[in-house]
Amino acid sequence: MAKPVSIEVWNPNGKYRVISTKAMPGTRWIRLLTDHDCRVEICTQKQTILSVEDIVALIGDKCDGVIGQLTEDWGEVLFSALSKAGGKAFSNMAVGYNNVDVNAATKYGVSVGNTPGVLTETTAELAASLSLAAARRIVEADEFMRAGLYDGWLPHLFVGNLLKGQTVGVIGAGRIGSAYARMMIEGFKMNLIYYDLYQATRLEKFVTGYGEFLKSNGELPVSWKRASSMEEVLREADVVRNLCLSISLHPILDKTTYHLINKNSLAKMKKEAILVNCSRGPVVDEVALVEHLKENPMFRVGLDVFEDEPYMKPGLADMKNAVVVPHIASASKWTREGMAALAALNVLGKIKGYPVWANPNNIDPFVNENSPPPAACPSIVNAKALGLTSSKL
Ligand SMILES: NC(=O)C1=CN([C@@H]2O[C@H](COP(=O)(O)OP(=O)(O)OC[C@H]3O[C@@H](n4cnc5c(N)ncnc54)[C@H](O)[C@@H]3O)[C@@H](O)[C@H]2O)C=CC1
Ligand SMILES: O=C(O)C(=O)CO
Repeated sequence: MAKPVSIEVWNPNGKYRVISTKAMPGTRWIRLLTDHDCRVEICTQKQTILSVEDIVALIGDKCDGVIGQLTEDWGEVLFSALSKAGGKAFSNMAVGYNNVDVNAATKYGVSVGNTPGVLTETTAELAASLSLAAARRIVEADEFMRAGLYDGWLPHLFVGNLLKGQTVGVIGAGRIGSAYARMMIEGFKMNLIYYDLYQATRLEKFVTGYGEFLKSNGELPVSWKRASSMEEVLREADVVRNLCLSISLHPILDKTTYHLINKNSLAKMKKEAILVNCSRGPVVDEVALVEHLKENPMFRVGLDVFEDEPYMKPGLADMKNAVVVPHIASASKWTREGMAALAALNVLGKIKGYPVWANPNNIDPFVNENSPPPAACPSIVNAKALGLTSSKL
């Protein structure tokens, strides 16, 4: 028998019982639910990562929907428990849903929501921050200063890399990868090489237009190239004798991207390159990465995500050429409140039988605090498999 799990309750007499496995930022998401006759129960348990047993206990005998977190293992056991409790709605408070067995959810008739769009720019900004921090050795320099080691300007002190005019490589040029690419191109006049399964037409058009603008200003234009494989992005540096300085990873995590960056791919990268990962930890073989960092002191990484979160592989914490932050890429107030609202609306929409929003790339109407959200589920990843109707709004 699992221990009872502590909760906080809003609108105790609400007809629909909705659980959130964590407290989430802001109160708009709670209001959106309580205004629609939901009793909201928020888990207040102290431990950061809830076990499957804890969540089964939270679900109990009657539960209409759950908002869960990316740290939780949403598979057969939980979807079966939710379905037995009468629940048909689940939403991750995240755009990534590699922690969710979508087939199991579909089997039990449970919709799986996620929170795209609202975190695109915030996540891209953190990837850009890590690129800069790694290129200019900001964390190392900060530690040096605080340790009282600075005794005067020196020509060789913390010399790093200039980004301007170099090439940025993006693996996974979807929403976040494209936003990151634009920041680096517009901000630092970098050329782009990207690899994705699909053509990033809007991104290509942007780079072409920006290149023309720079040219008309008498400046060197920027260029883009779509690589036919990830290896081509890594190799590009040697081919054009142009330093492919910074490579940022933004694909989803699935079996095609697991350990995409491994011993072999690291060996193909320039010794002075920068690698940034704001996608999911297992996209990089972290053991191989630690070895590579040891052998190549000028190779630098900026990591927001780790293979076995919350842990780092042995040796990583000691590497001066690694900047590490605890999975905070989407951590701006606006974004986190928006993610909470989208997750709540995914669950509410399914409970109410609303259709699914037709364009998950434009979720603005759901995060606008000044007007009521559309009567639709913002983003349901198994909508098609469940035969849910699409919103005409
Ligand atoms: N560190 C953090 O806090 C955050 C991490 N993420 C991660 O970023 C991921 C991407 O998010 P979005 O850009 O919104 O998703 P998206 O779906 O717009 O972009 C993902 C891109 O990856 C591409 N892709 C899929 N398989 C690939 C492969 N084998 N090789 C190369 N590209 C491949 C897809 O075609 C797509 O363009 C999420 O799935 C999530 O795991 C997202 C937000 C915050
Ligand atoms: O949304 C996601 O996928 C995250 O990793 C957290 O924002």
